[in-house]
Amino acid sequence: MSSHFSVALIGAGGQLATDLATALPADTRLLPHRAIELEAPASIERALEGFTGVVINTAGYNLVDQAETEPERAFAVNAFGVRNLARYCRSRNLKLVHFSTDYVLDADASNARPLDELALPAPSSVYAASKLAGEHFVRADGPEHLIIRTCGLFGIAATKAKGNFIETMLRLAQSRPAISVVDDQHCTPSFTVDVAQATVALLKAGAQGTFHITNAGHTTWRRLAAEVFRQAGLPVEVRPITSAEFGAKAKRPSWSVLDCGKLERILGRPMPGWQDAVSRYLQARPTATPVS
Ligand SMILES: NC(=O)C1=CN([C@@H]2O[C@H](COP(=O)(O)OP(=O)(O)OC[C@H]3O[C@@H](n4cnc5c(N)ncnc54)[C@H](OP(=O)(O)O)[C@@H]3O)[C@@H](O)[C@H]2O)C=CC1
Ligand SMILES: Cc1cn([C@H]2C[C@H](O)[C@@H](COP(=O)(O)OP(=O)(O)O[C@H]3O[C@@H](C)C(=O)[C@@H](O)[C@H]3O)O2)c(=O)[nH]c1=O
Repeated sequence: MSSHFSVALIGAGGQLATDLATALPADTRLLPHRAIELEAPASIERALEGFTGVVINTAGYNLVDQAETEPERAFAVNAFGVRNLARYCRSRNLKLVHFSTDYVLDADASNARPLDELALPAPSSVYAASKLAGEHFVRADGPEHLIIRTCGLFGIAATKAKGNFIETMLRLAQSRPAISVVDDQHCTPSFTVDVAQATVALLKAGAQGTFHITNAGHTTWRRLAAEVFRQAGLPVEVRPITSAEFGAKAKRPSWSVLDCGKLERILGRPMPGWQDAVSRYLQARPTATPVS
């Protein structure tokens, strides 16, 4: 692909899309939820009328616990909404870039290695199953595509809206001397700036198929929280607990560390480490009261 390409960005204003918009060409067509509804094929047609280029979909139903009690909503957006978009893209010969999640994978943490794009999916929640169905529809409905699995996103846009895990920890730290956090889920929390830049690099390289994009290394949510407080200089105790003790509605993977080797061979460099990403995030975030 040449260095200039036209992009339509679905989910604009969201956490990841905000940093993608910065990394993409200035004439990118920004499509927030009010401008496009994935559940409605007519809305997709209206929003993309006359567009030629690459369609990037960051829109999704991301409420992991809530999805357990409203599976129809999760599948309506993450599976059938994505299918509507994939079909439209195929009919207009538009390349589709679609974001999925580490939660479609899972492995035994005691004997685990990073999971590559060929690892067998093992969704353990409604959210994960709905995202996996979305992946399958993109593949089955067959536009030229990139499916990008990422993990544990933290981006500055979240400081103004729904929040993310880091913002949640910083908010809890304002009122508690100690926080209990699960220590038996291993993954790689990732900075949206780094994910956005790697995505644009894949597009420029003309990559197709499924790719993993996360920061480098891996950790648990407990160790992430402890690192955030260490870097922020906050004297908060982070107590390790098990997922069973936390008692969330949805089951999360115990090991969903993604192998990004396929990406890194195209980039020609390793992804930045997750601790370095946390440091850049903390420096970039406004000092206003954390949300969510
Ligand atoms: N957040 C994370 O930790 C991770 C996210 N992902 C995936 O990455 C992608 C981006 O995540 P993130 O940026 O955090 O998500 P956000 O929730 O910040 O952004 C998603 C955007 O999509 C919009 N949207 C939701 N439903 C629809 C719909 N039916 N039609 C059109 N637009 C819609 C939302 O608008 P509104 O809010 O107005 O409804 C929101 O602006 C998602 O696909 C997610 O599944 C993968 C791994 C980790
Ligand atoms: C707030 C809190 C959470 N936790 C646990 C719950 C959960 O297992 C883990 C992470 O919490 P979250 O609610 O941020 O995680 P969750 O919403 O499951 O995060 C996921 O979002 C979706 C969209 C994805 O695709 C995933 O990659 C992942 O990032 O931390 C604690 O142990 N203690 C706490 O005080």
